[in-house]
Amino acid sequence: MSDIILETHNLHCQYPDGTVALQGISIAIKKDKKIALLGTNGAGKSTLLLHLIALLKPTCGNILFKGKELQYNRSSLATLRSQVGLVFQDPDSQLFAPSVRQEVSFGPINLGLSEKQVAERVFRSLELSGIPHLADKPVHFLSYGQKKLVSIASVLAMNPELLILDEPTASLDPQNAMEIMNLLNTLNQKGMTVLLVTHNVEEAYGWADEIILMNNGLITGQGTPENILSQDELLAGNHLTKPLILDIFNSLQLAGHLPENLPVPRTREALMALIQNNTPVKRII
Ligand SMILES: Nc1ncnc2c1ncn2[C@@H]1O[C@H](COP(=O)(O)OP(=O)(O)OP(=O)(O)O)[C@@H](O)[C@H]1O
Repeated sequence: MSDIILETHNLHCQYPDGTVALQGISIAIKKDKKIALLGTNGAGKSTLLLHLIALLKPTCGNILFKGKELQYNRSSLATLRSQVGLVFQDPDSQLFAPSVRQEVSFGPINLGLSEKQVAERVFRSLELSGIPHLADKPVHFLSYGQKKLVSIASVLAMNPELLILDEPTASLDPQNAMEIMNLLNTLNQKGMTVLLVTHNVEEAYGWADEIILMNNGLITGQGTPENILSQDELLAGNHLTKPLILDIFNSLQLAGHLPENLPVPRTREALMALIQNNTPVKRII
């Protein structure tokens, strides 16, 4: 069986006002991966996500869900949306119920689950998201970061196989951003495939298994973080800068302080270990 959950073929999107947002997008989202989608403002990232959960229908091109061409009928869409969840960039455009518990219950109730099953899903999603203490709070009293967590919890309650998030850490303080990235790692370790949009190159470099670059409605790069985010020309063409860890590592190699044949570090700790293990010990006497 194929390990591709969702794939797009030559997807085009033209909005009714004439704006061309996608100009032939072909991507494949593989099971169990952590994928970061990076691109300039207006590149078409959110438009692509809306196509992936069929909130928009492509002008031309098609989408395959688990190998089958997506049909835009009720049962096909219900199947897709029970297995692929999207967390919107702005929680206020996603949250509408009066309390957190009601918000997170909404999806499972719509799936027709029993009261007990709904309660279990809500409990589990709130636990995973680290917000069980907010269960009975009115949503409109919550901080922005808390609302982000509620919007993630409400999608998790659907138990999706593929979780898609549009800029989940935008406007969050570093601690809250780190907690969300840790949560996404935990979910991935439990077998969930995660695709996120971010403008944060450092975040994408440290977290993702795969990077997709978009510019002007086109895919401009796709591959491992080490490969894609080390290419100076590609980065400049996409208005991105090299991740700091990679920049320091490359500079140390260029200056001859580190040998050529080392594994490329993805984290600060890995870079520090390479420096400690490969820097000649200075003689004191
Ligand atoms: N409903 C719409 N009607 C007309 N044009 C739209 C609509 N939504 C988006 N666009 C346009 O489509 C293009 C792609 O927008 P999109 O929001 O997908 O980009 P993005 O990569 O997500 O940008 P950002 O990083 O700023 O969120 C932009 O030119 C935008 O103005």
